[in-house]
Amino acid sequence: GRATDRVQILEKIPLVANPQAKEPAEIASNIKYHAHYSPHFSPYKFEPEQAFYATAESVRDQLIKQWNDTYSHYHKVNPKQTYYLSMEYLQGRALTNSVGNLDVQDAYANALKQLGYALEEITEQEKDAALGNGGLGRLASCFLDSMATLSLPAWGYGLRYRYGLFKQLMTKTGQEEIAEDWLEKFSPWEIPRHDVVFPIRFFGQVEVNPNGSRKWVGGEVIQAVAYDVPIPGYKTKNTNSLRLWEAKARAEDFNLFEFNDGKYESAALIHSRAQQICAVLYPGDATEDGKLLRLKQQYFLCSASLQDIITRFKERLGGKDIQWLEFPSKVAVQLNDTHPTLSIPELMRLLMDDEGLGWDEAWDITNRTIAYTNHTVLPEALEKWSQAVMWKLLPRHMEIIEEVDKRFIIMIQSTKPELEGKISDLRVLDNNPQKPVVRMANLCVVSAHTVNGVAQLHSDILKAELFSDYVKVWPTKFQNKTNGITPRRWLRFCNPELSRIITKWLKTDQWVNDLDLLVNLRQFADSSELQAEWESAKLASKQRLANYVLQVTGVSIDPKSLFDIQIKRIHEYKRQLMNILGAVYRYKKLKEMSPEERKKTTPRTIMIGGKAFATYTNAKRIVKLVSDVGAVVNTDPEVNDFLKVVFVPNYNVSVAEVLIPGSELSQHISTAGMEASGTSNMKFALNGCLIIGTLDGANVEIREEIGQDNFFLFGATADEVPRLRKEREQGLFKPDPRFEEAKQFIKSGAFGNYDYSPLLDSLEGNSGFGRGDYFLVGYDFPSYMDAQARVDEAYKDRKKWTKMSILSTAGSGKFSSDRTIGQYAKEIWKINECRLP
Ligand SMILES: NC(=O)[C@H]1O[C@H](CO)[C@@H](O)[C@H](O)[C@H]1O
Repeated sequence: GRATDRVQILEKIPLVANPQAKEPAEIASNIKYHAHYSPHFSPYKFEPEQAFYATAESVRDQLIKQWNDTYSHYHKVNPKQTYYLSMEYLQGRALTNSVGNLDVQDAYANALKQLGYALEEITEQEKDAALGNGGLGRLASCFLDSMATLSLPAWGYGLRYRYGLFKQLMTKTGQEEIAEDWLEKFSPWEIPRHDVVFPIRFFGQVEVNPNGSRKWVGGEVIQAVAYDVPIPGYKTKNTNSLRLWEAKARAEDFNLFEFNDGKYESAALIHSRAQQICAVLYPGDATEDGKLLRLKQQYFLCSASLQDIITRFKERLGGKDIQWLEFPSKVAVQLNDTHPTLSIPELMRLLMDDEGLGWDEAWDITNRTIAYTNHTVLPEALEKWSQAVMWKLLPRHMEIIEEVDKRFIIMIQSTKPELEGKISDLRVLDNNPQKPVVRMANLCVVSAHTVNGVAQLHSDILKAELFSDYVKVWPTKFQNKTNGITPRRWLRFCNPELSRIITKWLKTDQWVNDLDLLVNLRQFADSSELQAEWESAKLASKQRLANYVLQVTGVSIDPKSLFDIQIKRIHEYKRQLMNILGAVYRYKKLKEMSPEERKKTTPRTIMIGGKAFATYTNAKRIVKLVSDVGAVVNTDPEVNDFLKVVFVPNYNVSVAEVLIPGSELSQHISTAGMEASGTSNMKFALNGCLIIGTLDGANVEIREEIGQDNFFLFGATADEVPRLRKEREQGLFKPDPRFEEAKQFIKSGAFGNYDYSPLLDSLEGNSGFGRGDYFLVGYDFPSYMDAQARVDEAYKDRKKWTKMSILSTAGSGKFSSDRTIGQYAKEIWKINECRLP
């Protein structure tokens, strides 16, 4: 049937290998070439999956040339280069992004048409590369896209996890986690570099050589092998690399004797231990995970990456004598949060123990090379590793960390005696007898030349609170770098309809890599012609979203209703609970209305999506509550024309690319001072979706840029929160009756017999663990509901709403990750573009 037709279609296509094909016919041939000569499936099979792999391989051909040219260009020019170390990269799918950045999208669409396929049908075959948890991981991926697009000599280093973030399955009992094997078949984008292999040691002991130098010996040694993923830039030939490390045991470590003795497990023990290292991404978002394997993963990333950086630094010297003091003028290392902090003692170890430098030289080089980005002020997310575990796994590094701590204390006592009393908080080691730990954030602040926050409010809070005493020691060390998102994936490629309109009215598509140009849309915000086009694009995206929701949940939603969306990791500080309590109150009021009254309301579809950390009970209860409320509301004939509540399962990058273009209102309602930045807020604003939110993270700057009239603001501000918590403890808090009514309605069993009192009790009482409404849901609920009422009113005036939507996009220029990376390059890394001729 169709399958044979496809093969017959394929038969007619000439079989010609042409890696640099640009014309559709040539491309079709090249795809056929890969279907034949890069076989991964049975012969004469060309189903969507086979077509995807063949297409991806033909695109990879196009990338490889630019990739190799870029590699040799950087080698030849030998510019200062940046190395971004991150435990997470949330890349999503690569095919659409690659053909888009190579500017061959239309050619590939035509070529596939000749092969009997639509490009969309093929791109959907690709699995998300979900090697990250949320904002921090996706930011790293947006940064890679901007570093390439700005033709900056920059590399990403990460781990090649076998299992990325779990798949979220929604069942009667709520969220279930399913392992997601993204490499089950293979990734067409990665290339193993069997000549880039480094030994990584664990455990063992430190030996002192006769000349007093120290050497780390013994323990177990695992090999780190590089797998490179191409990172194409937009409208540039530069194609950078994301180098992911895989772990494998040395062949000679396989114990043949034991094997022949039948002791198979122990014979292969070292191999299974090696496999464990990169097996799974730790699924905790904004929480630390103190497991030994996590620490092994972190060290594996740091050691492999630094050994590789030093090896290539030497290579680029072309045999000339090594001037180590020049290392920082050729190498900039950025730590994405504290997860790669071990880079600091590892660089010290490599410079002293392997290269023979003294402490002061090594320290000077390390300090001038490494910079650190902080992504959260949440206490439970600040990593502290047990000193005992560190001594066992990394004895040489613990020695170096002790020395850093000692020298820091001496420096404070000699240069900042007024801070003597603060040393126990500022020092790197916390030697409390219960559980002595290493404070990773302190080690980063003490060792790095620059520390930055990820939004202005967050950076101000770092300087005024978390790191305030360090500011007294190093007043110029602290910077702000407000986050950004790549406009390629998050507008140009995921919302082609809106992109076409923007290009038409701006008379250029330069905005795709010069996003500040969007401001020129402002002059047309009142134009009914633009508004009509804008609304039709939004409606088309809403229809696509509605089709997707029907497909994955079975719930049909009405594109004529207001599409209200909150998608992000489930966490109490992000207050999805306030959103669902608001929905419950809205439902209850609709039930109490007469049919006439209901008709006057603004129909709304509330969609919530996000994964909860498997052991985070309250987060899983929130997920269940949303789906239980939806199950009742959506099947209630009295109200389901006016309200629908949907939990969108398995939220990831590809789902976001469908949801964001079709959204009209998005919620970023965290307790002020707790969301460092947020980045989905930027993606929504860029796609003309209005925001209801608190003055938290990047919301503050988005509101400044798009205009406060186009932002539905509510809630306590960050500086009010400590006082409000205190007043709560003193029992001064008076709950809003709507808040009480919503809670009671849930407790009444209106949404099934699951016992939600443990979750709702977290909102009760004046204080105590898991109680006392620490995230101020009760305090902010009334202003939140008032803001939602303003939304309902505003949505009735479509002309006004569409104008606000256009002004939201027009004011989003600042939030391009090109602006962010441009600032990192200039103000932290001191690197320049190195564009291919
Ligand atoms: N864990 C995160 O996602 C963190 O990093 C992101 C990227 O800087 C921030 O936007 C987010 O507010 C923060 O919680």
